[in-house]
Amino acid sequence: MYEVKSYNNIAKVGLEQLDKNLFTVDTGAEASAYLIRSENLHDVELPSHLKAIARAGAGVNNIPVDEASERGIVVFNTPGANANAVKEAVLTGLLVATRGYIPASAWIQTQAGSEVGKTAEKGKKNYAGTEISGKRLGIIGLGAIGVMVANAANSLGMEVVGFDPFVSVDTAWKISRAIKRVNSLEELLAQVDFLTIHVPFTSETKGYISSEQIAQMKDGAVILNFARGELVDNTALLSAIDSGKIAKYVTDFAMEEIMNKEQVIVFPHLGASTEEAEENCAVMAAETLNLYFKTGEIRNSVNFPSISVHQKAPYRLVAFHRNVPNMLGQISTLVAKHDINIAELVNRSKEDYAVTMLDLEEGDRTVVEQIKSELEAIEHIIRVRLIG
Ligand SMILES: NC(=O)C1=CN([C@@H]2O[C@H](COP(=O)(O)OP(=O)(O)OC[C@H]3O[C@@H](n4cnc5c(N)ncnc54)[C@H](O)[C@@H]3O)[C@@H](O)[C@H]2O)C=CC1
Ligand SMILES: O=C(O)CCC(=O)C(=O)O
Repeated sequence: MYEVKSYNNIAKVGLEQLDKNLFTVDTGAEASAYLIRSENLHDVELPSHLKAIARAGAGVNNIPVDEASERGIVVFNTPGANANAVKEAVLTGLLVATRGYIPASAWIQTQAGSEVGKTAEKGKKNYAGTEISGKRLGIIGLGAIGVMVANAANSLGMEVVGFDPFVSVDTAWKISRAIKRVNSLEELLAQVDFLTIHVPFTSETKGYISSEQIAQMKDGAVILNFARGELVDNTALLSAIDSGKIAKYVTDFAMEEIMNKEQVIVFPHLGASTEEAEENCAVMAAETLNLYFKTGEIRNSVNFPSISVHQKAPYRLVAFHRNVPNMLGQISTLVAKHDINIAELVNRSKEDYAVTMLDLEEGDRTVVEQIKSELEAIEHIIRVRLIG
């Protein structure tokens, strides 16, 4: 049995989805897998037993992915499973940026009493807003969330312009033809009334929106950030707000320096906090763990390649290794030395890492265990799992 340790209120339906013949959950035993949401794993020691981290969500910036790769720990996420929830959160952001509902609601609650109806009618002029219909929205990052925001905003009457130099074929198919795509950030920034960012937070995207980008925007533009706080340079943002260059900033990420500013609307990372998204993410994450621990197959991993092969022999070895020349040659030569036939051999790579899966026509487990330990001794092999 493998122990799964869960963090951050994983939806019950997801925990129940974990295969009871494979897993125990939160018993306190040494964990083979973590099932997490936003838990920060950067400052904790990952146990030697750990084979997988499943992120019930999209962003993996809370996980030391490079360390995990070097230790053969597969990191999974749940692409698209919470995208609709975030899309709806962004629409909320657009609407609260343009209409006075948040301050108006706070104000009217202070006016309780028999005259409140009259007071409301008299005071509402202070909370009049503008409409989003007919305005132009720029979207950076046309992935699962960006595409949904694009199509929804377009259907609400907005003109939508998108920028994503790495857009996937899969998501490109989902973009409405009404969405204009541009090839440079500069082109997008110069023409939009609202800007929303939907890219992962990495060392390359830190401070993506900084003074240089803000300077290219229209005066009085609104920025929305439901991706990660660190994507926007807060010092540049605050000075643009003080000068009136940026009219409003709506963000899902509370950070000390942006709090208590009239032009900044902060939500406590609520984008994916819907019953539906929490359940979708938890179930998808549990299913990837079931598949991986039962068969060695990999789906939705951010650090190792997808690999899916029906098992063709009693024992399967899954070797995680660096993506360098001659690994396949060394692996198959080693198996051949034991005079064992390979029923299936599949090799897949993703950037610096690769996985080789071997189904062995050998019924004696001790022989397979011997091959496993010999494989582990080959340079550049990081981890080998035996399934069967
Ligand atoms: N507020 C919340 O609760 C949530 C926030 N998020 C955040 O939103 C981010 C995006 O989520 P998804 O759309 O599901 O991910 P995704 O992986 O489907 O889409 C990301 C898109 O960004 C694009 N991209 C990457 N680097 C870029 C760059 N330098 N310039 C322009 N585009 C670039 C990629 O090509 C991809 O199309 C996540 O990484 C996460 O940080 C995700 C879910 C919930
Ligand atoms: O689990 C959550 O509430 C946060 C989701 C999120 O930020 C993500 O999926 O990247």
